[in-house]
Parts: sequence; structure tokens; C-alpha cells
Amino acid sequence: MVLSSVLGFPRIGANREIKKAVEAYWGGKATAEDLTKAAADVRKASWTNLKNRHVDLIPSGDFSLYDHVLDHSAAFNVIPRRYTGLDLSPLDVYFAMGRGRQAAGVDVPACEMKKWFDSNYHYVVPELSEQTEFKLLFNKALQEYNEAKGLGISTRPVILGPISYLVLGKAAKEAPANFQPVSLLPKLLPVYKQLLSELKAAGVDSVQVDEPVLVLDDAAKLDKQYASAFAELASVSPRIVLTTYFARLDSNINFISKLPIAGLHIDLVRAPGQLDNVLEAIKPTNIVLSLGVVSGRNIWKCDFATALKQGQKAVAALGEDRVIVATSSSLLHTPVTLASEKKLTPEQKDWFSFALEKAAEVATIAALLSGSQDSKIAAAYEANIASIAKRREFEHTSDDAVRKRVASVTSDMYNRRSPFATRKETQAKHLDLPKFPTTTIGSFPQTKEIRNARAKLGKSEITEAEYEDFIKKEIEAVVRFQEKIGLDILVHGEPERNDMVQYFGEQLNGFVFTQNGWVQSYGSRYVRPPIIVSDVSRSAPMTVRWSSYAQSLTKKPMKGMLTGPVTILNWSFPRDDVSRKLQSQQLALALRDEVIDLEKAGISVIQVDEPAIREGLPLRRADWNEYLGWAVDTFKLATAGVTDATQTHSHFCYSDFGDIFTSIQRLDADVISIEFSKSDMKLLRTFQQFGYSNQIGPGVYDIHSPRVPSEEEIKERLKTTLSIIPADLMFVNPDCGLKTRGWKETEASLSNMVAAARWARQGA
Ligand code: MET
Ligand SMILES: [Zn+2]
Repeated sequence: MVLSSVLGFPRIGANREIKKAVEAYWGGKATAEDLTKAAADVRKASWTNLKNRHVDLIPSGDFSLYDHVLDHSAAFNVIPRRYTGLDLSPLDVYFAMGRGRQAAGVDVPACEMKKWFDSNYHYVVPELSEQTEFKLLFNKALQEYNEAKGLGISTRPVILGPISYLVLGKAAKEAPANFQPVSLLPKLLPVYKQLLSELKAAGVDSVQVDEPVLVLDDAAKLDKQYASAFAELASVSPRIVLTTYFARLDSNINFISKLPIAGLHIDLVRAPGQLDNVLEAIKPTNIVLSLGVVSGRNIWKCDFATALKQGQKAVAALGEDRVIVATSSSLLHTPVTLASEKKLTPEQKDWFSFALEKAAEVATIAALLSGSQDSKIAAAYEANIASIAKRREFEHTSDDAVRKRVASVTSDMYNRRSPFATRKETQAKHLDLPKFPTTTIGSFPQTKEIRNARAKLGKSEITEAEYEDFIKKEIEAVVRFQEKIGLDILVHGEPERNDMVQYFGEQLNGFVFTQNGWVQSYGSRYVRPPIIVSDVSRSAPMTVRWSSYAQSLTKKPMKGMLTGPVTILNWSFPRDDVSRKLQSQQLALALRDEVIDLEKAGISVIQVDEPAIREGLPLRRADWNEYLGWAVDTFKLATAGVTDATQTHSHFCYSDFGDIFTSIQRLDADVISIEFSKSDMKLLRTFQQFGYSNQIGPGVYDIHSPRVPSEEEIKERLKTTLSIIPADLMFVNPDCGLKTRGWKETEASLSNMVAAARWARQGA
């Protein structure tokens, strides 16, 4: 019989219970016991729901209060010294690592976060060195397995594999320059052996060991480590199902198929082409193949016919007992359930599947492959065929004007009129900025009042006019605040925006929205990605009135603020019937019109944020050029329509930009701001090494933590930065927008930042 499986489930809870509970705990409004209880309730609901949808292999241990990589670090005693000896409970140490802590005499910044592969989820980066003393402090997978068992639900524990854990980590400060985290594998393995043998002793039948780094090019060099590690683990472990996702295994399958594993999971949504290769490699073995046919990364209903074809091929090669139907990855990246969506039309609802609906899909496909005679299964198949046909019909309706406009884009539309050096001079005259101009990344604190006003407007409890008034007052307050603090390029603060992508999606044609489609970005921060369903166009200016209102309040330059085409695309659920390139081009043309309109309205500094450009980079290097080609081009298409006097900015965060350095240069933005405050200076050295020619504002402090950086700290940072970046190219700004911060810390931090910039001016 073909079994069904789900690799992981959203943690937020159907009604955002976990977000609320965690934030209440942080705010001192709930106890640790309250939090533990909320977590247990959500786990119970998830397991029960999966069981009710007839999923055979239900995950446990994948739940997290903040991040699953952080969970492993906490359990493995990978706790940097700065978080110990502070007299904090283990739970508070855990949260301090995730988000920093500044209270009652304790002042520690958060650990670094990084994007989880090519998703918008961020994990907390383990810090490793020879001094790391791995110890199994607790066995989370076992605890949750037993918890489910107590509820009468049998589960398959999920853990992050040892090699991925190390590769995703970084060298701690004390480690020598050439230190490779993966060199710690022999020291880490005993911990995994203990963890796995405890699972086995508890009666666990099989365990899901995630090794997502196996889809990366560099994994080819780790073949020996994989062979020795899994040989050791297999001897003490329950049966191991090795899971890979988000891309293809390519030649790595050659060594993977020789590992002593019971099962292998591959992603057939992202990489359907790998099936033949993998089947051939594992056919002579006993390995069970888990087919990731239901997308864990998008929300379109699965096309059963396609999934069945893949499934039948696998069954023909391996037999029913060696095939599992699964989600392509954890469902962490999808919302919990369509059932909470009250505003989608029945037609739209019929297009989508969220996590719980996807669970039903894997179960149905598995039943179909097992030759089920159940009439409900047959009916589900019929219904799927009908839905898919209807969606295909809808997809064929296109907006001809938009398609024609994309086709008629000319090459001069991609380039500014003059080269950067000329523009820099023109802008210097036009803007009259001091040396080391200070600015922010755009958003100011999204206070409760702002969220309330928006909610009230949504429920028609206040009128449009009242809302406008409210937003105007907010903008005015933000402008006055920035003048008082002494910033040089001001922003309007983005109070009118719920989210930097959703806000634009709501005003563009071609998008639909969910009410409750929350997806975790980091910690307790969740976003509701819009869904692109058809051709994209702009009906009217989107930001001009707010920006020009803000500009009318001050003599200082007001920066217009837009989200770039690649980021809108990457942070939405894209269509799967046309290319990402085409969707990005359509977005770029809409934004180009907006940029030109802003300039016409007297806005001389325009920032087009592309924080997600790096995250959209394909995981396999062979695919990079194609992506970077259109990603950079579409950014340029969006921004290049202005005169030399207009200063374009762009912003990037959370990435290893070294990889895409030449593409960042090719964007040709006049100023870029980058997040790097938590990484080391390596990134800036890359810019130096390659001779980045335009202006740059390396984030001088970390906004993802409530912690206030001291003036001294910022000066130190400026000093180091200035040893690498020429003074006349340097801007001074935080590393990202301030929307998640409170006013108090914002005021303190920005004042320190401005003071540090003034100090730098004197010295320079
Ligand atoms: C994730 S990047 C955020 C950029 C946006 N302009 C903001 O400030 O918040
Ligand atoms: Zn950012």
C-alpha cells in the first residue's frame, strides 16, 4: 500500500494562538505555563487534524516556539557564552538567542538570522567552534512523540540532520579564520546517536531526518561525511527517512543511494525532472521513495493527474510498498487552512489548497495509487479534475494590453540617462546632503493605534476620511520626529501599509488576498503573502499622495518608498502557469509608472526595496544566471525612468550578498542600504574587493531586536566600515525598517545613530 505523509506543519495555530501566546509571554502578560499549554493545544489540534485527514505519517517534533534550528541549538547545548550565566530560565535563554534581551541589567543582542534556503523563513544561525561542547540537554523529538502517543496518535519524529545542522551554522567569533563547522561532525554524532537511540527505545518506527543541504552544489564534497555519519547513526536509530527538498539532487543521488537509509524523500514540485534518475539509482536498493508531489511552498490545488503519473511511474519501478506520497517540503511555508477564508469567492477558493487541504490531498493521491475502491476517493479525484480544468480556463484569459506592453519594452528603458558618476554630481547639487547622510529604511513603528485604525477601516467602523486624517497625523508626527532627531533624508514612515508587499498587491490588478493566510517569517513575525492569479497592472498611482503630503511638511528631502518587482514576486504566492520572469516584468512596468509619477510629484529620492532578491536565487548555481538576468533587468526597468537628478535607493537584507555581488552592482541604484550588522565584515570586504562604485549604507545596528545600540557601539561600527568603504560613498542608516520596533527604542537608537554620524563628519 502507498502511504501518505506530511513533512511538517505550520506552528502558528488556526487562530494565531502561538503568535499571541509567545508575544504575551514576552510582554509579561502570560506565564511560561500558559505558553507551554498553548503550544500543547496547537500541537494536539495539528496532529488530530492530520489524523482526521487520513495522513499515515504525521510529523512530530517539527513544532517550534521560535525556530526549529534554534530548537536544535538549545537542545545540543550550542549556546554562546554571552547567553549563559545571566540567571535566565532555559526558555528565556532560548528567546534571548532568538531576539536578544535588554531588561533588568541584562543586555545581549540576538544571534544572527539567515534565510532558510530560498524561502522567506529565517532561521537562527548556530555559532560553532572547537570549544563547542555538544550535549543532549533534552530530547524534543522524543517529548513530542510521547505527547502525541499519549493522545493516541502515532507520529514520525522530525529532526534536522547533523550535516545540515552544521553546514547551516557559522564559525563563532572565537574560531580561527579557516574553521569549517562541518569539521565538528565527529563531536556532534554522539549527540545524534543518543537522540536517535532514545527514540528507538521509545518504540519509534521511523524518523524523518531532514538533510536539505543535499540539494546544494557543495553537498557533492560531503559524500564521505554523509557515508560515515549515516553508517554510525543507522546502527542505533529507528529506520531513517532522509528528506531533501526545494531543489534537485543531481549527481548527489549517487552517494545518497548507497547510504544505509530506509527511505528517501525528494521534491518533485520544484524538480520533477529528477524522478527518473532517482528511481534508477535506488531501484536495486531497499530504499522507500517519498514523492514530494503536493507543494509545500505554494497554495495552488495539486493537479492529481500529474501527481498520479509520477506516482505510477514510481510504483511501476519500486512497487507500492516502496512508495510514499508526500508534501514536497514541510507545510511551514503555507497557511493553516482555507476553512478560515470567508472572503474568497467560491471560484477562488476552488483554486487553492492550504496546509490542511494539502494533507487531504496527499492522503487521496496515496489512496488512488493504492487502487482504493472507496467512492469518496473516486469523487475527490473527479472533483480535482473539474477544479483543475476550471482553473486552466481562467488562466487562459489574459490582459492583452499588459502582455503587449511587456513585449514592446526597449533596451534603453533599462538604463539611466547618465552613468553614476555624472548622476552623483547632479544629485549633490540638487539634494545638498552633508557627508555621511543619515536616513532610515522606510517604516517607523507600527503601533497598536495604527493597526487599530486599519482594522476599524476594514470593519467600516471609521470612514475613509477619518482614516486618511489619522494617517496624515501619523505621517506628520514621523516627519517632525525625524526633523527633531536630525536625520537628513526623511521618510513618511509607511503607516498606511499593512505589509510592504500586500500594500502594493492590494492596489494592483491581478492579486487576491487571504484573511488568515499567515506564514512564518521569523519568530513571532508572520506575513500574509498575496496570491498572484492573473496579469498584473496598475490602475492608478499607489503611493504618490502620501509621499507628496509628507514632502509638503518639510524642506528636507522626502524619500519615496516602493517595493521592487522581484520582492513582490518572491513574497507572493506566484502563478504557476506562466514564468516568474513574465510576472516580474509586469510588476516592473507597473512600478516604473509609479516611480515616474513620484518624480513628477516632486519626490527626488526614491527607494525601491529588493530585500528578497537574494532569496529568490536558485539553489543550484547552474540556474543562477538565468534568474539574475531577469531579476536585475526588471529592477532596472522599474527604476531607470527618472532623470539624473533623482536619487534612487535600494535596500537588501538578510543575505549573503557576496554571491550576487556583480548583480547588485548591475542594478545601478545610486544608493544601496544593506543589512550586515549581525554578520561580520566579510560582506563589506567583498564590496571593497570588487570595487563597488555606487553609494552604500551598511546597516549600523540591528533593528530585529528591541535592544538599543549605544553611541559608542555605532561609532565603532562606523570606524570599521570606513576602513573599507570610501567616506564619500557612505550613508548611515539602520539595517532594516523600524515597523516591528517600539517608539522608545527607536528614538534612543536613532539619536545615537545621528550622534555617531555627526562625530564621523567632524573626523572626516
Ligand atoms: C524587509 S525590508 C523592509 C523595507 C521597508 N521599506 C521597511 O522599512 O520597512
Ligand atoms: Zn530590510
